[in-house]
Amino acid sequence: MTATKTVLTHIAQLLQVRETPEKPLVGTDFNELPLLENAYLKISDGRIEAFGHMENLGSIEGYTEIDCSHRLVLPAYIDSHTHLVYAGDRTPEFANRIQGLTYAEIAEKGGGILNSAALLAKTDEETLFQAAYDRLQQAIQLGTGAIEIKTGYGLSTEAELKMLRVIERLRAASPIPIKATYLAAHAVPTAFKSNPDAYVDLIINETLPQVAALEIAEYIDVFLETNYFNSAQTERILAAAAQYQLKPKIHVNQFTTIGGITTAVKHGALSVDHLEVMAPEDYDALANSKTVAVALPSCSFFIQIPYTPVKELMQRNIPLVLATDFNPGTSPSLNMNFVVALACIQMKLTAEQALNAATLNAAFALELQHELGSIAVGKRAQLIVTKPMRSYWEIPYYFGNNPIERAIY
Ligand SMILES: N=CN[C@@H](CCC(=O)O)C(=O)O
Ligand SMILES: [Zn+2]
Repeated sequence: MTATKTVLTHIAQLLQVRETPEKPLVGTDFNELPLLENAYLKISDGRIEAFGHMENLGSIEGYTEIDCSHRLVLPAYIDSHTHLVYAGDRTPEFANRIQGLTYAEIAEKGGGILNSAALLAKTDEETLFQAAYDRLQQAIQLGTGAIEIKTGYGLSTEAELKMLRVIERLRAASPIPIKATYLAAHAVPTAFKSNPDAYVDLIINETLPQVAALEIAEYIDVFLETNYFNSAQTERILAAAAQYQLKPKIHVNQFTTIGGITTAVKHGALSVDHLEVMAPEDYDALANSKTVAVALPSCSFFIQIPYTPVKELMQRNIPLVLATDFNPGTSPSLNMNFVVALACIQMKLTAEQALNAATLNAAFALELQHELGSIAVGKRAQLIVTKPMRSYWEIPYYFGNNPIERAIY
C-alpha cells in the first residue's frame, strides 16, 4: 500500500498516458504507446492526482517521494481471465504430458477439469481461500492490478457456490479489484456423460438461480468446445443468464471451431477467450461486434497448441486483449510479464501492441476502463515501477526475468 500522498519523481518514461477512450484500442491507436519522458506522478488517496514533466512539479510538501530515476512507470496489468481458485495441483498430469499424453487424452481418462473438480469437492473453503490468497499476492507482485476469477471446478451446485464464496472472501481481502465469473459449464460430470443436456438443465434450473441470488458474479462463462458444450447448450445457458444480467465471457475455439464465436457474439459477449483455432466466419462474426478477443499465449506455450492468430484479428480491427488463463491444467503461471514476452516473441506483436493489450484493452475486457488501464487523472493509482531500463522493449526482451521493482496499489 502507498502512503496517502505519494509522488513518483524523475520517471524516465511514464507509459500509457491517455484519457479513457470510448472503445478498446484498434489500428493506429493500438500500435502506439503514448509516453512522457522525465515525468512526475502524484498520488492522493489511491488515485492519480496529477502528472507531467518534472520541470512543472511544483511543491511536494506532504508527499512521500519515490525516486524513479532510470525507471519506467506504467499502469498495472489487468488479468481478465484466470481460474485462481482451485485445490491441489495437476503436476502428475504435467508429468504425463511430458511423457507424451495430450491434454485431450488426459481428460478422456478422467483427468483434467474432472480431476480438479474431485480435488475441490473434498477441500474446505478456508484451505481454498488461503491458497488463492497467496496466489493473489503473487499476481500483485508480478504487476497485476485487477483480476478476473472464474468458478468452474465445482461441477455441482454446492461446490460452485463454495467457489463463489471463496471469491467473495478474496474480494473483501484484496487491495486490487476482483471481477467474478460463474463458469457454469466447464466439463460434463461423469454422472451426466450419457445425458449432457440434463446437466445443462440442472445448471439452468438449480445452480444459476442460486448463483444469481448470491450477487457475487458479474459474468457467465461456458467452455464451448468439442467434447464439452456445444452452441445449442451454450445458447440455453446464456439466455437464462441474461435474465440475471450476467454478461457472457466465453471459452471458445481453443481446440476446434464449432460455431461458438457466432453464438457468443449473438448473445452480446463482452469477450471471447482463447481463439487458437479460427475459421473465416469466426473473424466475420467478431469484426461486426462489440466483443473483444482475449488471447492466452501462456496456455499455447504450456500445452503446445497454436497461438491465437493475432495478426488476422488486428487486420480486421478486432480489439485484442492479453491475459494469463492462470489455471492448474493449461497455464500455471500468473506472470503477465511472461504473457507480454510470449505475445512479442511468438505472436509477433510489437511491445507497444502487447502492452496496450495487457493494460488498456484488458481493462475493457473487465469493464474497468474508467478506473484502470491508463495514466489519467482520477484513475486508480495501480502502477508498475520497473527496474532500471532504457526501453519498454526490455520487458519482452529479457523474457523470464522479473522486470518489476515495485508494484504500487
Ligand atoms: N479450457 C478450459 N478451461 C481452462 C483449462 C481448465 C483446466 O484444464 O483445468 C483453460 O482455459 O485452458
Ligand atoms: Zn480459462
